[in-house]
Amino acid sequence: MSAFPEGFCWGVATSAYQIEGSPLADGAGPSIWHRFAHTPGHIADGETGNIACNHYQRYLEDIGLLHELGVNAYRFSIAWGRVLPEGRGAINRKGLGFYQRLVDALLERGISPVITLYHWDLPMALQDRGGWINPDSPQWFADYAEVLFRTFADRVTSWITINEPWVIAVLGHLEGRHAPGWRDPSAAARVGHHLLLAHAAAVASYRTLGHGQIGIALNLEPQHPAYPKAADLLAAQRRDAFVNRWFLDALFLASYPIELAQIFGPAWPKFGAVALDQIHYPGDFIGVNYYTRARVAAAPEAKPLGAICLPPPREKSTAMGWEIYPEGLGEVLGWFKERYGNPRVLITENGAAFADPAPCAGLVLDPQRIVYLRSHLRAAAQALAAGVDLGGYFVWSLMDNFEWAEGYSKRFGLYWVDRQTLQRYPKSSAHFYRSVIATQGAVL
Ligand SMILES: N#[N+]C[C@@H]1[C@@H](O)[C@H](O)[C@@H](O)[C@@H]2O[C@H]12
Repeated sequence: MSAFPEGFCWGVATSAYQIEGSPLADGAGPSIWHRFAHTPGHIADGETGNIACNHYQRYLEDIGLLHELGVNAYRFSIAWGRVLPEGRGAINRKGLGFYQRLVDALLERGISPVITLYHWDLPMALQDRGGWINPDSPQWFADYAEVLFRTFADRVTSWITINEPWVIAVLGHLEGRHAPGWRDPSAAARVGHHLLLAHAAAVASYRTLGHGQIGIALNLEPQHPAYPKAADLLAAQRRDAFVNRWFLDALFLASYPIELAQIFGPAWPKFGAVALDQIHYPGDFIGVNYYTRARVAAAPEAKPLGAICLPPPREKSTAMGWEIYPEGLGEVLGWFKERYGNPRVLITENGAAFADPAPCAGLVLDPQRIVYLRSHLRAAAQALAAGVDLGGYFVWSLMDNFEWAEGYSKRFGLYWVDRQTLQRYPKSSAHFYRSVIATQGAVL
């Protein structure tokens, strides 16, 4: 029996800087990740996105892989700096032309493009104007989005404004582990707010220019007390406000959790009613990027949250050190039905990195990833049966790619990429996912 309805959206996801390579080709302007990756010490294996998977040249081959999988949708991002090298102003027609060819080739194969407008690669020219802390940044983003809405109005009907605003604000501006590498609580709080304003401005623009669906993609992660102790429960609740409700409550409830003012202290701006009303813009769907859960223990010395996350047992961990916890996907999906009015939800990323072996006879055996995907797909099917308005599922990722600060050391793909030749090899999980799509989940 099929676990998913006819018309369910089956896809895979990628992002520009992680797969394209050629970051400066054809007049493209450099991004903050180009600068960050070229700064020694930022990337685990010292690598950059200069080559990545060379998707910029090999995109037709990669569309062939999508066709082989049988997906009906493909989520990818557009590099802002290819389209607007200075981030604003003059359009780079060659850069835009790459994406027009990509979209047309997808449509020819019957694959619906799902375009992410921003997946972390801000043009350096805008960072040199302060980047996302600049109060003009929402308008910069809306103007960039308008160029794409007008270019693709007749062909693309699914858009994601911003990928994981929490990661941009926290890893990029509080912890400094991602570009632009800042460690400034006040900046992180303002960046989070400007990203929400940017999302709202793009949604408003799309309402006048487009006739499809637009949403945002959030990284969501259940926060569970490590032990049945009041202190751990309180620590988990604080971390839930910080990781999950910061953006969920802003988008759906027009309010920030009160814990954020306690966590950020004087660095947390005094947002007024108007500012909060301006971010109350969930869009037409919510994208959920789900990977794992956190087991939280109280740690008063661990400022500012007073909490730490305990590592999972090795036998339940992925290569990223994240716990394999499919129940958490069902929990996250349930939040939307229980708390936020049951909006349309897309699982815009779900997947895992494992220490995949090299190809043998053209195939990579990755049984762990099959177990991971099967268990999470089952959780998604159960949520759907329980009444969650789930419209689609995207595996992260199509192929092994540049895993940000981890470089190429972590492999998330359904296709294995030889780092010397860039040859793509199917993993057994690709064949598994193909069978799931072909049977609408009956094989699960
Ligand atoms: N780490 N990890 C894998 C994956 C990353 O490669 C994506 O770019 C992000 O959207 C999200 O963090 C998830």
